[in-house]
Amino acid sequence: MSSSTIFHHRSRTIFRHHSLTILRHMGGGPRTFPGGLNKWQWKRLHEKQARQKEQRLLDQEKQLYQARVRSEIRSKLADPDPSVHVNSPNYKPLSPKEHIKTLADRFMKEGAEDLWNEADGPISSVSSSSKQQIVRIESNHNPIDVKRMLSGQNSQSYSVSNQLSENSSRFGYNKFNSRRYSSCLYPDNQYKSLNLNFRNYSASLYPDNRCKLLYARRYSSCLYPDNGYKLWSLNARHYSVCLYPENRYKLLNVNASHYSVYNYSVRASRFSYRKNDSSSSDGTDDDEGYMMKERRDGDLRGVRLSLVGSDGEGSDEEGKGNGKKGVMMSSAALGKYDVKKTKRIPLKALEDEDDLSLHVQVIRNEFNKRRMAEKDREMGDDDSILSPKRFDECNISPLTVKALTLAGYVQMTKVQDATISACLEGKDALVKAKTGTGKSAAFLLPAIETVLKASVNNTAKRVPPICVLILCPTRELASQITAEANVLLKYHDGVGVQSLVGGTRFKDDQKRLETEPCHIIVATPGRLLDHIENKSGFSARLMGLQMLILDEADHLLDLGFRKDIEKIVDCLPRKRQTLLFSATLPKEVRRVSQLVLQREHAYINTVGLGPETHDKVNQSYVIAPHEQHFQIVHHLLKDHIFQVPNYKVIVFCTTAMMTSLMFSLLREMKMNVREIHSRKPQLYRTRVSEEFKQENQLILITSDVSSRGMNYPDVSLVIQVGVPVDREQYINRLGRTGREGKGGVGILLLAPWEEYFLQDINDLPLHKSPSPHLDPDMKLKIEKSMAKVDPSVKEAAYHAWLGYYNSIREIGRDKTTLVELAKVFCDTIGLEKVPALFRKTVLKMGLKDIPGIRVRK
Ligand SMILES: Nc1ncnc2c1ncn2[C@@H]1O[C@H](COP(=O)(O)OP(=O)(O)OP(=O)(O)O)[C@@H](O)[C@H]1O
Repeated sequence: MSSSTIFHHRSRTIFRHHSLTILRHMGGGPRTFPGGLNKWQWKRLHEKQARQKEQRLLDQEKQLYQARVRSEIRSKLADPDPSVHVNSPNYKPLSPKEHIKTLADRFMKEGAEDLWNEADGPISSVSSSSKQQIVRIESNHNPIDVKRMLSGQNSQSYSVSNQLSENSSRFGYNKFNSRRYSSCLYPDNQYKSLNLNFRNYSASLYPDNRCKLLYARRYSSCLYPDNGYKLWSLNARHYSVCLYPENRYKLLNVNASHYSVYNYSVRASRFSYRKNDSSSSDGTDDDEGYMMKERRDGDLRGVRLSLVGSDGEGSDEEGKGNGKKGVMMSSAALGKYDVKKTKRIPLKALEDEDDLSLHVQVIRNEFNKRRMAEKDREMGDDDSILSPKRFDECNISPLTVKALTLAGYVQMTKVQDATISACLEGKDALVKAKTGTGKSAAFLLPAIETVLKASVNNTAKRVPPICVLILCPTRELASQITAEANVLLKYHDGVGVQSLVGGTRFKDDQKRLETEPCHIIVATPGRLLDHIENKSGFSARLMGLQMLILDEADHLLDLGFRKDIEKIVDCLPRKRQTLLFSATLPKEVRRVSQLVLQREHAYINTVGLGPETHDKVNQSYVIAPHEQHFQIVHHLLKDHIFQVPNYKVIVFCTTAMMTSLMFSLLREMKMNVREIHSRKPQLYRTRVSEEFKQENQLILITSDVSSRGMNYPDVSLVIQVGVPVDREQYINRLGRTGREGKGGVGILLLAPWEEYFLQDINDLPLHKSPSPHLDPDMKLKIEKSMAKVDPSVKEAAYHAWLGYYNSIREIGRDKTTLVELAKVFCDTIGLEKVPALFRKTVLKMGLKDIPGIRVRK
């Protein structure tokens, strides 16, 4: 059995042993387990421990294996004649000088070019080096200082070379090389892509502006876009993975988990793929120590250790390199295997390598934003969201600035610039700024400053009071704000943020509140009231509150939420700072805002007198009979997918059950759809929301739970089906696209009798689009698919349809017409009989004795 097989076998056995132990626990043991865990929590805990143990063993095995490989290499280098054994009397180790010479000789052999890498110096393009500006940045272990890297200051271990390409308009690139961590940036103007290659722990990113991103976790991973610029996503877990386009454009997608590796390409610059049998060797290196195996069945897994990009982190020697080719080449060729190690790599250090993906992201974000800002400035673009001011120029904690930089925020957005200083002065403020312009950070930064100031005074208290309360209308938004706050609090140890939202276990909230730090609470009003009313001690903790923030303030202050907000505000100290943020602020809300704001508050409006929507978002509306809406939506989606291969679409429907029906139909039509609405369990909603944040080529069918605040990156199209409740809802739904100053498309689909709504948005730049030509064959297909949808979904959709339009003043007034329209809807969705309503519902809706209404017996 090969050592790799033994190794995997052993770790699997350990894991199985743990699983058996867990199963034995599951058999008949106690119902509750130590720490009050139930049996599933107990099981998960043990599984997690087993995984961690397995991981530790893998890491140790890896180190042992590397040590063995290193010694084999050394002995082989010292002893080119295989007949001379290490133990033989002729054997003597190489002196360091001889060692370097041997390696240098090997590199100079013909055909050894692919052992070289960029950091070894140019093989052919010596001339280009004359154009290079080598920039070095100080610090060995500190995170990459992007600012300084970009501004071209000196370094020792992270070197940056900035290659000025003559034809940079099309294929210009910047190239970053370093001995220790090298990276290459290829911002191609044409495709707006950026390519980072770390040599030792390498990662390649090709974020085409329509593409998915890739993170390399530890060690290396490479990714290439195919000719359609569609990206393949690859995640390398530990150790390396190489992925090369096999021929020209054909992609190979490998998912490696521990110790799997592959690399296929003739273009591989280092350690290119070698088969075991000598006939297929590409002659780059004969060293058996690096042997990789290929399974007969073509499965790419099962390789013991990768050499690609595995130069190791123990490169202090490398960092101090004197630039002589021999030294550098040796490390390039042999990775860490020829570097003498005095100690094993501490496991902690291996874990720390994860941070590299953050560095990659910082660089990527920084470049993207700079390029965007520069472009906007050149074009005199008013729609740019960024202001020239930087975060380090305003009066916030340096630790927060550090976290901001890591998250890719260097310059403030306009709304942040306009609000942060006013908020830091302690004034109440009402802020209006367009969707997707960074309002969350604009209120989170003053919130964090408030906590930091307060915690100086609260150190003596056993349970510190809650300093900041952020209210928002939906659960997903609360989770999003909490996540963003956690990013900004990365370096503030001991400062905690927690979210309290419906759909989760109340007891879990309570436990978290008691055991974990909680200076900032992000909550939906209903769940917060539950805590205030049902949890003794919670109100007392709120008495130390210093700041109240209402995100989506207009929505929280309108009739649906107002009562809850009033009750909550009654429980808060009067002496506090209150901040209200929204993209839309109808006059009525401005008036009601006095409920929570002090009379002398600042009113900050960064929208100005123009439209509240973004110029870069192309808005149009289509008027078509209601019965055609499903087919039109399908047509619009198909059309958009054809035009934007890396699409991301949100379709808003009027109610939860209409959302469910639209989702079921489009799923039957084999479209890549997901659904989020209030009838779905919270876990499901969270999962879909996360997926939609991360993935492209998805269509999210949703109700208004997603209309406000949700920051799904790169949404290319928003379709609104049916009349929105009001102008604000239209603007906020549309605001899911065209975020961060990007472009987007918005289409509003109305029935002729819903056309009145256009009056409410006549100041917005909408243009009329003709109703598309509908294919009769497709109509049949849609009818067939509709027939497959569960009748209970259709019946629920009918009830919801009737309820929704009945509540809309303009339509709901004429009950007879309303019921007739509902009947048409029934026919469209293939219901033979109009579903019956409860008598109580009929009375409530004012539909008693209206012909066409069926009442349940
Ligand atoms: N200073 C900054 N620099 C770069 N990007 C930023 C900055 N501040 C915020 N962003 C990014 O802008 C995007 C939109 O931010 P955010 O969700 O806070 O917008 P918003 O104004 O609250 O939108 P909405 O009105 O829909 O709630 C996010 O992706 C965020 O990461």
